Amino acid sequence: MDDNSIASVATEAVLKTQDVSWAPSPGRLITYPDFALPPQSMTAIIGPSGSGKTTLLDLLAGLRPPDGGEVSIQGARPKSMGEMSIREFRRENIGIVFQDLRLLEHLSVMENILLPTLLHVRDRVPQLRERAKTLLCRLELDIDCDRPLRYLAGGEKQRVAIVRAILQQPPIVLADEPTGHLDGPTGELVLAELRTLANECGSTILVATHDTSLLSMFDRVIDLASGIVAESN
Ligand SMILES: Nc1ncnc2c1ncn2[C@@H]1O[C@H](COP(=O)(O)OP(=O)(O)OP(=O)(O)O)[C@@H](O)[C@H]1O
Repeated sequence: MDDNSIASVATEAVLKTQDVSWAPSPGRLITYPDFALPPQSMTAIIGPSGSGKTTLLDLLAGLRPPDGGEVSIQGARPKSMGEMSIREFRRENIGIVFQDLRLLEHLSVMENILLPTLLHVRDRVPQLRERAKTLLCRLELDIDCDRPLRYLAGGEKQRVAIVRAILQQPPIVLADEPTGHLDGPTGELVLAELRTLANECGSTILVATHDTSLLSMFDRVIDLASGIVAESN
């Protein structure tokens, strides 16, 4: 693989993959199409269950290493970074919405949203608290923020996880089925909020989804079944 080829495109592409593959088990290899995602864009990853959507997000976030090929994220290569550097890079650059949400049931809604920031940007907590309330309102989540998370419905928890991921306006958002528990109009609301983040902050948004009814809201679709990366007109 030509190392310079990744470095040159990485200046324009925030997320880039080349010849990436991952082996879930001996004798099985998932190979990913190459792509380069610019800032201020929204991309969907689609494909049947088990095709590797979650794995791709993990590879991009440096949560697991690829078995082949190269991932580049803002010009950095998770493969060549130590665990501490990857963690710090992730904290500063990537908002993640996990498929299983990874919220803490015994904490309140606001504590869940603020938890990742409490250790690192304590002085900004009052502003972030206000932004969290604004985002919850924009996602039509009219709830008591001091309520323990365990009392919320699945779709409400999902929106809490989304607010947590975009709270600090990260340059990159990786979202795994962020509309999976939501009805159609609420799903559209979530994607519209991600679009606002892309437009206002130049963020690069990548969303794994099964929901083909929402694909018109994306600039680009990566189909893992066909390997086709299709740009919208
Ligand atoms: N940690 C792991 N170890 C081994 N195999 C794994 C691991 N994680 C996932 N797999 C396997 O890798 C393949 C891809 O899984 P992945 O979760 O990325 O698919 P997906 O497209 O996100 O599926 P879904 O739409 O159901 O969430 C699956 O066959 C899965 O069983």
